[in-house]
Parts: sequence; structure tokens; C-alpha cells
Amino acid sequence: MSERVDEHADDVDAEADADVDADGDGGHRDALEMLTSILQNQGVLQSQNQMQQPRQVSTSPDAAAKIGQMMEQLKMAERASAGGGDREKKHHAFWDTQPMLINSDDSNEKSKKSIAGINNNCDGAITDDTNRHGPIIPDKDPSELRQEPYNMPKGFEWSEVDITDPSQLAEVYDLLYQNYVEDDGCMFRFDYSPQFLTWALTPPGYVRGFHLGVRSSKSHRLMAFITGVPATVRVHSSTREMVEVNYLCVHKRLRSKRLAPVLIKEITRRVNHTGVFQAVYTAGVVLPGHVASCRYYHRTIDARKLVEIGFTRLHPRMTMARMQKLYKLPGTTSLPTLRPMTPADVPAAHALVVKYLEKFKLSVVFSEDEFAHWLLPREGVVSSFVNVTRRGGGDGGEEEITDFCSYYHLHSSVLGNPKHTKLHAAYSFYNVANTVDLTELMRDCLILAKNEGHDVFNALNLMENDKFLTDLKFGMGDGNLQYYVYNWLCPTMEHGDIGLVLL
Ligand SMILES: CCCCCCCCCCCCCC(=O)SCCNC(=O)CCNC(=O)[C@H](O)C(C)(C)COP(=O)(O)OP(=O)(O)OC[C@H]1O[C@@H](n2cnc3c(N)ncnc32)[C@H](O)[C@@H]1OP(=O)(O)O
Repeated sequence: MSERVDEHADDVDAEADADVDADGDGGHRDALEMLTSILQNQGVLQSQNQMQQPRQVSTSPDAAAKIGQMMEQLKMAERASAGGGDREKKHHAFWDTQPMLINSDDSNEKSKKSIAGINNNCDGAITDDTNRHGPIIPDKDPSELRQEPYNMPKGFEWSEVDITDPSQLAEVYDLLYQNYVEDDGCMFRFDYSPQFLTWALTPPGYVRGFHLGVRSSKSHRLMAFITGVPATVRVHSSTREMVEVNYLCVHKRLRSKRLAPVLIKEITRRVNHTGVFQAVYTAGVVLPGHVASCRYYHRTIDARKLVEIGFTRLHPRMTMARMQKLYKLPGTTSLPTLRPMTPADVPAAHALVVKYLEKFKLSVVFSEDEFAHWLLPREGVVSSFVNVTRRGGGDGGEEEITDFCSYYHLHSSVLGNPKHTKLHAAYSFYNVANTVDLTELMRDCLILAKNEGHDVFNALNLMENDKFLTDLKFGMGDGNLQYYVYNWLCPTMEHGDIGLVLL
């Protein structure tokens, strides 16, 4: 397995080098070569793919800091080469027509013109003026909006999916199970459980018309899907009603036929008709208009299984026994007052988390109902814990919720492995450490996730997660996750400015 991974890494390296040569940019190439050589020397390089389905590149936590520095150097070289002005930018037939901010590294004339073309009503041209905040296209009156659905290609039709109907939920599950996000090496595919999908798609105020499917007219089979769920989101100092868009999926047999843009336009039309004109979404692919770029990190829990499935590998001079020892966790948590969140905890925990999220530039603003929906524990879906501190001392003191941690459960299918079919992953969700050290709280979170049977604990480097990743032996993943805000102009952000986790 590890040999196959190495072969793949070589292919990807060759492609990456070819791209860099085409740019004719020495700085970029040097940084990439240096990074590649460090990774190879560490024996940690698996691939350099850009995907949303995360996989670990590093088995050595010590390497993470060095790699982080090299990534920064690579980014600087990329920025320098973008500033050179002679770099050919990627043309996006669809996205270049959408109201997205123009990132400074893709502000070529072509995309400026096409954005300006759709933006006649906007008070001011869309430039990379980083000080403007606000809608790119102003809100419209319902009478100004397109009334009829976008046309489907012949043989297909729109279908609103009733996710509360078990048979329709099963259809969505099957479509995603077989066709949703995979890593570039086709080794893993997300497996969102039906319970998870129910949770993800039915928050307070959800709109059935935003669970949008495409069916074959003949067989009635579900062939494509996209969803939006309502959320209040703050970007810098503006708080807007938005939708979180997710689960965009086109059946493998219908790929590359420009169906995705039709799905996106139709969900946009439906959302606009409810008076909402902004959306947030994340993607592994780099599209025009990202506001921030985050990276996945992975904390090995079951070392043997992760090696056996090729998620990570033993680097030279590491034995399985040593690796297992390196990642061994205690059997029980260290904070005696950490316990699962209950409905009675919701008001206090809600106040704690909402206050904490105010410090980030992009964050969700939960109502109490939404908080209860997203954070109350659901078996096999989401786990949340509160840490309580007694004020006034002794057993008679009043209990106060001072700290909070949570993760959601998202499995992946392991493709074509003779021994394993599922990778059980916990994903860091929202965490607040007021009276305890964040690293200590997250170490307990790892122990809780291990005791719930997870093989790996994943975290993005958003919020304050940078503070614990190295100490808790997380390894850097091989894909970035881009954050986008549809139809919103604002300065871009660093990964640590993001206070929003999408599923
Ligand atoms: C106000 C309300 C607004 C609401 C809407 C807000 C926007 C929401 C946006 C959606 C947020 C979704 C968040 C998630 O769910 S991210 C998860 C995305 N899903 C997957 O990766 C699952 C596996 N892949 C597939 O099912 C297909 O490959 C998809 C469906 C992704 C594309 O299908 P296909 O491969 O058959 O391609 P096409 O020929 O139909 O279309 C090609 C065009 O599609 C652009 N493309 C490719 N991937 C993505 C992507 N992940 N986000 C946005 N656009 C994407 C691509 O750049 C090209 O445009 P352009 O480069 O030519 O311009």
C-alpha cells in the first residue's frame, strides 16, 4: 500500500513541476522543490492533491512546524509570481460571471470585465479594493427576479427532496455514498450517514425547496443534488441572513456536462425568492472569490488501521510499535468536571459559544434554538461536552459552564481495501476554553473520540486550533479547504479569523 502511495506522489510531483516550469517562475519552483525535498526526507509525502476529502501527509508531529514554514514560503513565492503579471489565470466559464470578490491573485482583466458585466447595478466597480464591505449585487425585489426554474437538459427534471421521508432520505444517502467527495487517489469517499444528513439538513427554519434534486425523467432516479440551510452569518462587522450551501453532487455518469452551474443557479434563484442574497460554502477546489483558506490536520488514534488503509504511513525508522506508543492516549479524561451537554445546559452553553465566536471575522451567529439543534449530542452524529466550574466553592457553590468542546462524526468508505471498509473520523466542531488550557481540553476531546471508536480526529486550522495542533501531535493534511461568501465584498482573512465550521 505504501509503495502505491509513493508512486502516486511521484506522478503528482511531476505534474506540479511541469506547471511551475510553465510559469517560468524560479522562486515558486525553488520553494516547491524545497518543500518536496523536506517532505521526502521526512518520509512523509503522500500526495499534493487539493481536495476536500482530507488525508494525512505527516506522520511526524515534529515535522508539522517545519512544513508550515515551508508552506508559508511557498505561498510567498506564489504571491510574488502572481504580482509579476505574466501568469496565465484559470478561466471559469461559470464562476467568472458570478458576483464573487476578486482575489488579488486572479484579478486579471478578463475576470474584471465579466464581473463588471453582471454588476451594472452595483454602486462602484468590483476591484481588489480591500476596504469595501457589502453586497456585490444589491438585494432585489421579488418582481425583478426570474420567476421560472432554470431549464433542465432533456431527460431530467427538478425534484424537491423531502428529507423527512425515509425513502427519499435513503435516495440522497445512496447518491452521496456512491458519488460524493473522494480524495484524488480514490482511496476514500465521504459516507454521510442518514442520521447525519437529517441533522445537517433540518435546522430550525429549514426550507424544503432548498433540498434540490435532479431526477431522470424516465427512471425517476435521483442523479444530482444541492442543498441550502438558513444561517445567520457575520462577516467582519456585518450580520446577514444567509444560506449554507452544501452536498453539491452530480452522479459520476453525468459529470462534466455543466450540470453543476445549473444546480447552483437554481438554488440561488430559490434562495433569492425568500429575500436572501448571500451564501457561505466551502470547497476543496479553488474557485474565484475565496475569503479564506484553511487546512486540515489529522490526529492519529488507531495507528495500525490508518497505516493499513493508506491514510498515513510509517515513515523510515518508525516501527508500528513505536508509532502506536507515540499516539497512545490515556483511557480516561483529565478534567473531572467535563460531561456531555444536556438540554438544561443549552442557555448557558449557547451564551458562552456565541460570545466566544464574536472574536472571529467570519462566524455563525446561533440563536438558542439553532445552537440546541447543532450542538445537543446525537448518537453517532455529534458529541458535545461542557466543563463546569463551581462558583462560591465547595459542593454548595453554583455551577457555571465555563468551557465547551464538540466534534461531529463523519465516516468515509475505504475503497478497495481487503481488510477495512470504513474510516471512522471525528471532526473538531466548536470549542471554548475559558478556565482551562485549550490543549488540555482538546486532549480530553481526543480521549472521548477514541472511546467512541474513532480512528482519527480531524481539525481545521481555524479559530484558535493552531494553539493545540502541534502539542497534541496532529499531522498536516494534504488539502486546503477554501471558504467562500457568495455576493459579498470584503477583505480576505487568515485561517485563524474563521469561526464557522460547515459539515
Ligand atoms: C444567495 C444564494 C446563493 C446560493 C449559491 C451559492 C454558491 C454555491 C456554490 C456551490 C457550493 C458547493 C459546496 C459543496 O458542496 S463542496 C462539495 C462538492 N462536491 C463534490 O466534490 C462531490 C463530487 N463531485 C461532483 O459531484 C461534481 O464533480 C461537482 C458537482 C462538484 C461538479 O460537477 P461536474 O464535475 O460534473 O462539473 P460541471 O461540468 O457540472 O460544472 C463545472 C463547473 O462547476 C464548477 N465546480 C466544480 N466543483 C465545484 C464546487 N465544489 N463548488 C462550486 N463549483 C464547482 C467548476 O469550477 C465549473 O465552473 P467553471 O470553473 O467553469 O466556472
